[in-house]
Amino acid sequence: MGLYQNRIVVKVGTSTLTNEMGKSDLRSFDRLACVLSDIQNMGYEVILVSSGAIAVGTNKLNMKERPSSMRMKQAAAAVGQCSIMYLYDKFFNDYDKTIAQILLNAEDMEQEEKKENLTNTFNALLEMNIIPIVNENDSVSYTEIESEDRLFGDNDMLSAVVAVLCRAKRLVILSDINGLYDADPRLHPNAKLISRIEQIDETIYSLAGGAGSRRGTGGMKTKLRAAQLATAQGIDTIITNGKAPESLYEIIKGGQSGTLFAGKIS
Ligand SMILES: Nc1ncnc2c1ncn2[C@@H]1O[C@H](COP(=O)(O)OP(=O)(O)O)[C@@H](O)[C@H]1O
Ligand SMILES: N[C@@H](CCC(=O)OP(=O)(O)O)C(=O)O
Repeated sequence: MGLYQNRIVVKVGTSTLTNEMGKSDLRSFDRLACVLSDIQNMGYEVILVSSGAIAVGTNKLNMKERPSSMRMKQAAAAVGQCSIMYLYDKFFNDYDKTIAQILLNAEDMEQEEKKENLTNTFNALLEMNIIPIVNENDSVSYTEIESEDRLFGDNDMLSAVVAVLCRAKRLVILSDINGLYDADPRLHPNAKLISRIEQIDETIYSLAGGAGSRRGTGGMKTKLRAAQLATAQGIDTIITNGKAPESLYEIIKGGQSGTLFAGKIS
């Protein structure tokens, strides 16, 4: 079965949605909602995978830093998830859009029946021009928050799983950096942006370091794993900067922005 040519999954990371103080970056929420709404008006089907629950919850609970215990992280996620959905609802509403929340666990992907139900839900929402907003169900699951041996890994991986499930043409990962460089630019200021990658092999993995901020979690490694999963199913995957979501206008037309990992034609 082929891909839906007009279907796009966009993943946005914590570092784009929060500022240095750990508070919600309202302008980022607003610009993202505006561009995604506009793209939907142009006839595209849009699914958003959004991180940020733990960071926003941590801030709302006046905790000085991201909690270390599992139960407090899960509590922070429960609080923060409400806050981020409130913000999305508010901003998308300004652009006359309806959103829906889908919270997932790795187990939801393991049974065929559950997968089918989930696909039906996504398709039903998209048919009604609703924008599904997905996050891992952090309060009942610990795979993403803690475990090393995990299916989703983090929301980068979750976004690839969703793109595959929904047979999207493109997956766009919005990060706090312009794309994949030949070294971590925070440690190597002369690092160069790589615009296109055909094959994700060990050499490419060796370029990728960990998270760049206290708020981000996966760094480039998890983004490469996500790109590997999606491109293997023919899905073009793009890593680009979430501070300029307007680049999505170019991306949907097949234009260049950030790093493109070319989907493999099977
Ligand atoms: N080769 C690389 N190219 C670009 N960024 C890299 C590289 N290696 C490590 N990084 C780091 O990955 C970070 C992005 O991942 P992360 O902090 O998890 O953000 P997000 O919240 O967007 O997922 C960048 O800010 C950067 O410091
Ligand atoms: N589910 C977590 C997201 C964890 C995560 O993957 O974060 P990020 O590296 O910023 O995409 C949350 O909402 O806080």
